Amino acid sequence: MSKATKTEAEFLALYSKLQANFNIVIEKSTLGGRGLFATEFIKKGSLIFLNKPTAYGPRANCKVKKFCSKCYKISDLCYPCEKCYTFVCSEICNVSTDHIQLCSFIHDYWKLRNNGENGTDIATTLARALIYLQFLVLPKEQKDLLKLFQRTEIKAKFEELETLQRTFFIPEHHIKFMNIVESIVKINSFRISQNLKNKTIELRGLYPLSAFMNHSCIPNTRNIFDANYSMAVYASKDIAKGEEITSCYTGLLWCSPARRCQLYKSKNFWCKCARCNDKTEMGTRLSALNCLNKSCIGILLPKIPLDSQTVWVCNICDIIIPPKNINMIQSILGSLVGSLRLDDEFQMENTVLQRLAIFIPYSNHIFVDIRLRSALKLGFTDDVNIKELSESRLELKENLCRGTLRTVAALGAGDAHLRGLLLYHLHAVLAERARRSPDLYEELKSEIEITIEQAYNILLGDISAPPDLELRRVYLGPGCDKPHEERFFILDSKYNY
Ligand SMILES: C[S@@+](CC[C@H](N)C(=O)[O-])C[C@H]1O[C@@H](n2cnc3c(N)ncnc32)[C@H](O)[C@@H]1O
Repeated sequence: MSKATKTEAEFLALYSKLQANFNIVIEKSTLGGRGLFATEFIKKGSLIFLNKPTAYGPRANCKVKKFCSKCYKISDLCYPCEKCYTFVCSEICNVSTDHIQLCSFIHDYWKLRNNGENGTDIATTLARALIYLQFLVLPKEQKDLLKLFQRTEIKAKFEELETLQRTFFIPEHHIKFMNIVESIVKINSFRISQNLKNKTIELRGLYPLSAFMNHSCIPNTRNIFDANYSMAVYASKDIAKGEEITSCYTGLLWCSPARRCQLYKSKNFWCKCARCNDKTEMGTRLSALNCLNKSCIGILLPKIPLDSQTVWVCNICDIIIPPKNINMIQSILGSLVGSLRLDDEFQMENTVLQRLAIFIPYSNHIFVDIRLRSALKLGFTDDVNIKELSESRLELKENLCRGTLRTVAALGAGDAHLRGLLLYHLHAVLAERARRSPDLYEELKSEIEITIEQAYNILLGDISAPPDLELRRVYLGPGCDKPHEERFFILDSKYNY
């Protein structure tokens, strides 16, 4: 690891002035390009740094057509602004400083090609390009900082820009700038977690400091987004002095072939981390397939996990399967998963699940994902509240939470965001059992308290955290001296979602 350039150091100095206890540097990384490194030991759970988005907007290929260009809420009430045609959902958004700035920019610099074009169509075109517009209206100093970020070649069609150009005459230097922005946003932006209460579109943002974090399939941080879309990066594990600070660019529970393929397609690199290099993925066997030999109960795993064209081998009968057959199985699995209806996913008698079970063992990431989604969904839908779950469903939810927590722990993912969410749901099951059978409370008390306390510490401040997280901690967490009936008030109250 060698020293960062002067500009990067200056950039970091600017940030450290904004924030106390700054204990990171930008250095060359053995993983790729530059990365962030700890200048001192960082304890698990500590806040490492905060950063505001330079700009944020809809994720690529956003399918939603009508959303407000100011607050990003999806609403049928959205109407095209009379001056610039971007959608706004209310007069408040229409007169906001952000909208006025954007509005003047479009009105002053971009001319419509066809004055007869429908306002809603123009608004839809502009909506998809909002992140690029936000970059265009940045002050010069912030635009200058963009040169610090790594860029990638734009291989796919840049549809948002092409559609914009069919609608507006756009100055050449704006087109050039939007191409630069796209090449930066593609590899440096972060998906912003959603506020469950607000119906906002899926967003991504460029976070200037977070953009220097390299990827690890077992990261040592978690990201927390607040209501203003600021991003806080916390240590999900103890981080040694000099250690690289990493984030996970994919789903934590995806199997290695899926993660590696996604990283290659979206971020242009093949990951070579310890997890990717271990065919069992720390014993979790997330990518395992059933042996194709019908009389064998073994599993297939890649022979050379870092080679995307490797053969797969059975751990019992040693049968060797070429990559093209594996790819075929993966695509059958993809279409089976695509036809799976979420409502039925808890039932093993479901025919799709039965067909999946022909190809994959229980440990495969597809089953892990189904179990995870089921764990989070059971008793937390508009139709069925946890209080209405049958005993067997409650038990199923508990087992699903515990099983998925074991997988997260086996991966060595520490206090990942997902662990916080699963602990919250495990807590909800245990508290519900105690509510139903008060005699059980003493037996369950310590786990009820520990699970909510840990979930609270992990998820606190996150825009997507369960809304009753804090209240549950107050009433059911450690140190509560409320009488038994009052402790369970929260489970009967309107706050329970
Ligand atoms: C968000 S940037 C991270 C900062 C970047 N290294 C830099 O110098 O600006 C993402 C890019 O960093 C590189 N990268 C990140 N994690 C990596 C890893 N684990 N292995 C190889 N390259 C990685 C890839 O080029 C990727 O497209």
